[in-house]
Amino acid sequence: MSTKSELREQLRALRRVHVEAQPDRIRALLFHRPPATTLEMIAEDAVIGLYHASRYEAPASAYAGFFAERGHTIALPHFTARDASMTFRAHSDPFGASDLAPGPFGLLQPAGEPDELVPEVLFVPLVGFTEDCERLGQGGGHYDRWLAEHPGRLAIGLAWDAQLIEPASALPLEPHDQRLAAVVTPTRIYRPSNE
Ligand SMILES: Nc1nc2c(c(=O)[nH]1)N(C=O)[C@@H](CNc1ccc(C(=O)N[C@@H](CCC(=O)O)C(=O)O)cc1)CN2
Ligand SMILES: Nc1ncnc2c1ncn2[C@@H]1O[C@H](COP(=O)(O)OP(=O)(O)OP(=O)(O)O)[C@@H](O)[C@H]1O
Repeated sequence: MSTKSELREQLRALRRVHVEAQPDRIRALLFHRPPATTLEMIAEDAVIGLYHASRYEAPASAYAGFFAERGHTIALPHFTARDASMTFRAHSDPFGASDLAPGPFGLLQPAGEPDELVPEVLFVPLVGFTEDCERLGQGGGHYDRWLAEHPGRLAIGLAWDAQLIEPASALPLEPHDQRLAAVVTPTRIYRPSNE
């Protein structure tokens, strides 16, 4: 069995090829709005945690506009320092990105230190996932720790189909790993089998 870091390397390479093979105009149509089955899981007044996708991650920016138009408050991950824990802060320009600036990891995040928010629902980026909604992230443990400290929150993964780990047993699980409530890809919605 590969270690988590070997799997990350393989999956990042697969994801890059998968994304680069898509024409831009097709990619722009994907992740356009959340599927109805995920919307049914979300309360009308829920604060929604999203992320600012890097080049090969499933894009989440159309969801920011979609939820903002429905009246939801949008929050993004924020770090005050590399060794600080991840918090969520208000994304005040969900139709653009004029409120974002690079954080300590070089990722764009809400500039300054706007209000901290605790989202009820998180859409999360990932490097790999299994059909049972187990998640392999970037290796920082940021989402696992945040979810452990905020039990009862709904975490839904966004992924390209090429990020599916098969068989599921190829992903070594650790006790701290938090399973997702669903994973949305351009072709499928995965839900954990025992729910
Ligand atoms: N777009 C996006 N935003 C996100 C995440 C993400 O996966 N994607 N995160 C998800 O948690 C959080 C940030 N997590 C991070 C995890 C790792 C590293 C990082 O510097 N990784 C190093 C190597 C890590 C290692 O040694 O394994 C690197 O990539 O070079 C940075 C941020 C919050 N925001
Ligand atoms: N609840 C927790 N409490 C303390 N440490 C944790 C917790 N969850 C994860 N960690 C630590 O974080 C590190 C990375 O975990 P893991 O490889 O599962 O990250 P990941 O889910 O891939 O990353 P990310 O969520 O940042 O994308 C591990 O060393 C792990 O011990």
